[in-house]
Amino acid sequence: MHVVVNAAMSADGKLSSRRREQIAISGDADFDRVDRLRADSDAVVVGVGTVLADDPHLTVKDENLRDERRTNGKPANPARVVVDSSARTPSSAEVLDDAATTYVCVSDAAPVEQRAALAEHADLITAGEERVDLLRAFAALQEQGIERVMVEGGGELIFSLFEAGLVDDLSVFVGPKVIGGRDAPTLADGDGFVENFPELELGEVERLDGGVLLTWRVAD
Ligand SMILES: NC(=O)C1=CN([C@@H]2O[C@H](COP(=O)(O)OP(=O)(O)OC[C@H]3O[C@@H](n4cnc5c(N)ncnc54)[C@H](OP(=O)(O)O)[C@@H]3O)[C@@H](O)[C@H]2O)C=CC1
Ligand SMILES: Nc1nc(O)c(N)c(N[C@@H]2O[C@H](COP(=O)(O)O)[C@@H](O)[C@H]2O)n1
Repeated sequence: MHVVVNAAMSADGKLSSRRREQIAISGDADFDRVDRLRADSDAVVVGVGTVLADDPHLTVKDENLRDERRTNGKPANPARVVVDSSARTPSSAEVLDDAATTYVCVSDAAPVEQRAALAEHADLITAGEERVDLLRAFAALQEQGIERVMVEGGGELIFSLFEAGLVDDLSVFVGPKVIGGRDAPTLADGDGFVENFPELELGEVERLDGGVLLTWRVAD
């Protein structure tokens, strides 16, 4: 399995404001690049915090890219995956519509009624006691044939994926905005590292949309 984390952050490192509302940090060129990355993936993964904040659809927007996938014998859209220990994803969430297969990864602690409601719209993967065990959840996704994974956030999930050693590549668009706020989400939140910091090797550096696209490889 190959896991790429993609995110857009402001010049001061924020994914969103302290209100946790979706903010367009990317411009058209970066959104097009993200669409291509989605189209090249078997699954797009987010944490439930992003579902609750943004209600994303996580589909491929460009019809030509969807056609290309179909021509290659794939479904029009990659699978969508929500990491959601307590099964808090609302039944009305956009990611639960029929545009793509959706997996919701829950823990043993998720209430039975909420699991049952979600199971009407998504395939459930149970991994972990209180919190989703990401290593087990990703292994279960791989058993479903998912090899190329794109993670779109947010900061809590991204930190945990680095902590679990699951990230291979990181692409970050740094946009021409300052958002600020000590409580605004950043690229990697969680508890943060105090030692054994994941080390990155810089790949491409590209000017885009008045900002810069940085691609990194996680060092072995
Ligand atoms: N600019 C950008 O590129 C992007 C910005 N965003 C922004 O980020 C914000 C949302 O990010 P954030 O609040 O960090 O939410 P996340 O999307 O990272 O979801 C975090 C939640 O995932 C659940 N979870 C389950 N298992 C794990 C695990 N093992 N490790 C970590 N989390 C786990 C937790 O909830 P539980 O315990 O209930 O399961 C946790 O609270 C929004 O403001 C959104 O707009 C989001 C994506 C991209
Ligand atoms: N690449 C990127 N740039 C930004 O500026 C963003 N705000 C985001 N947000 C992510 O995109 C998701 C929305 O997806 P849909 O358009 O609904 O398919 C959102 O939930 C974030 O993960 N990304």
